[in-house]
Amino acid sequence: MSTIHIDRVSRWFGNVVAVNDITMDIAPGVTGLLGPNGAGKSTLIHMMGGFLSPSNGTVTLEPSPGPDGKPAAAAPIWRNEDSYRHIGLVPEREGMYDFLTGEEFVLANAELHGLRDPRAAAAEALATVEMEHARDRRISTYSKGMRQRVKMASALVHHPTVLLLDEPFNGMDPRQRMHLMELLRKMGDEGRTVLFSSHILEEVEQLASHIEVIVAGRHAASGDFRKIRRLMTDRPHRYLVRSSDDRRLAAALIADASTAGIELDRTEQALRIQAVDFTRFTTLLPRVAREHGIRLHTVSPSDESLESVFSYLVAA
Ligand SMILES: Nc1ncnc2c1ncn2[C@@H]1O[C@H](COP(=O)(O)OP(=O)(O)OP(=O)(O)O)[C@@H](O)[C@H]1O
Repeated sequence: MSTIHIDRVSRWFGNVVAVNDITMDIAPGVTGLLGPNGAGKSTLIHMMGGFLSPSNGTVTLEPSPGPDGKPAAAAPIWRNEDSYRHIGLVPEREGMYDFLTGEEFVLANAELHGLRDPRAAAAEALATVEMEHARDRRISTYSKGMRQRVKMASALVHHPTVLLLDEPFNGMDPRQRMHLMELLRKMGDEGRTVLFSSHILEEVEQLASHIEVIVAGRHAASGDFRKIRRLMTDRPHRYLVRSSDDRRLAAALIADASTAGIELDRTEQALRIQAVDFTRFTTLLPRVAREHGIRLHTVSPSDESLESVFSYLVAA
C-alpha cells in the first residue's frame, strides 16, 4: 500500500502557473483527478510520476512495507530512482515509438527496470490489457484505444504499487472503456494506489471512490462523488425560460424561496432565472406554469458547462 503526499506544491513554466500551492494525499484505492482543460492535471501527474520537478513544495512517496513488514521511509519522488520502482505512469501524449511493435515497446520498459525476466513480464503485461493478439504489429498500425492499452502495459510491466493515468479513456470505444474500468477497479480493490485524470464527471463517477478537483491550478474540492455532486447541485443554477406570459410567470416564481433572482432579457425575449435550490425549482416551475395557465416554450440551463460548475467550486 503506497501513499503519495503532495505538500504545498507549485509548478510554473515561465510566468504560467500551472499548479498553485496544492496539498493533498493520494491513498490506496481509485482516485479521480477531475478538472477542466488546462487545470493543471497533467502537470500534477507528471510531478507525482517523477517526470517533472516541483518549482516549490514536495511530492513524496510513502511506499508499502518491505517483505519484512517494516514500513519504508517516505522519500521525495523527484530524482529518486528507488521511487520509480513503485510507480507506473500512463501519459496522455500520443508520441510513441511508432516503429516499434507493441511487444518491443513494453519490453523496453521491462529492461529499463532491470526485471529478471523482461520477456515474461512484457508478455504478462500485454495479456493483462488484452493485447497479445497485436503484440507483433507496429504501433503505427494501432488504433487510439490500442495505443492506450499498450502504454498501460508498459506502465504495468514492473508491477507498480502506484498507477497514474492521464486521461486514460480518451479515444476508447465503450467496450475498451468498460474493460479498463474493470481493470482499474480491480487494482484499487487489491490495494494499489490508482489515480486517473478526467474532465468528464460521469467517467469519474463510475470508477472513483474518491475525487480531487483542481481548477486553474488550485485545489478546489475533495471528497466522494456524492459530496462533489452536492456541491454542484447546491450551487446557484441559471436558466433561460420562454413562456406564453413571461411577466406573470416571473411574478409567480419570485415569491418562492428557491428563486434568487429573475430578470427579463429583452434581446433574448426570455426570462433569466437564478435558482438556489435546484431540486425544488425543477418541480416548482412546471407546477406554477400549470396553475397560472402559462405555457412553457423553452427551459434551458444557461450555465451547465463544466467550466461554470468548476468556477463556482473554486469561488466557494
Ligand atoms: N511545458 C509547458 N510549458 C509552458 N506551459 C505549460 C507547460 N505545460 C503545461 N503548461 C501550462 O500549464 C497549464 C496547465 O496545463 P496541464 O496540461 O497541466 O493541464 P491539464 O489539466 O492536464 O489540461 P488538459 O486536460 O487540457 O491536458 C496550462 O495553462 C498549460 O498551458
